[in-house]
Amino acid sequence: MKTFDELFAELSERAHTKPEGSGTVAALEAGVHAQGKKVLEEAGEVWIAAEHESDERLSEEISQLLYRLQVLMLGRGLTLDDIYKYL
Ligand SMILES: N=c1c2ncn([C@@H]3O[C@H](COP(=O)(O)OP(=O)(O)OP(=O)(O)O)[C@@H](O)[C@H]3O)c2ncn1[C@@H]1O[C@H](COP(=O)(O)O)[C@@H](O)[C@H]1O
Repeated sequence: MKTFDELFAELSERAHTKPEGSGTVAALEAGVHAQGKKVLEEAGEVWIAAEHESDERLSEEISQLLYRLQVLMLGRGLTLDDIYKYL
């Protein structure tokens, strides 16, 4: 189990060290257009799960959306503070 901040730190480290086999590295190399499409895809899955699926499936889809948002943040070079200042 990890927090939003801990996941962001982990993904930032992946972006920096580029370990072989990392899905995050591949997603970052795919570019912002592909990263944005993944955000939209996961958001749709969250919506569908919210209306038709279990709490567990919804929670899983939400976690994937958070992950995809973080990949997009890294793709654009944003930090957590860039987002948190608006919360
Ligand atoms: N939290 C995540 C995470 N959430 C989602 N995903 C990826 O996103 C995929 C799910 O979304 P996709 O829609 O692209 O794939 P899918 O096959 O359609 O899957 P479903 O939506 O149907 O479940 C997963 O199979 C993962 O590849 C994640 N990949 C990695 N992480 C975490 O990121 C960290 C770094 O991971 P690596 O870069 O792979 O080392 C680790 O702590 C991981 O746990």
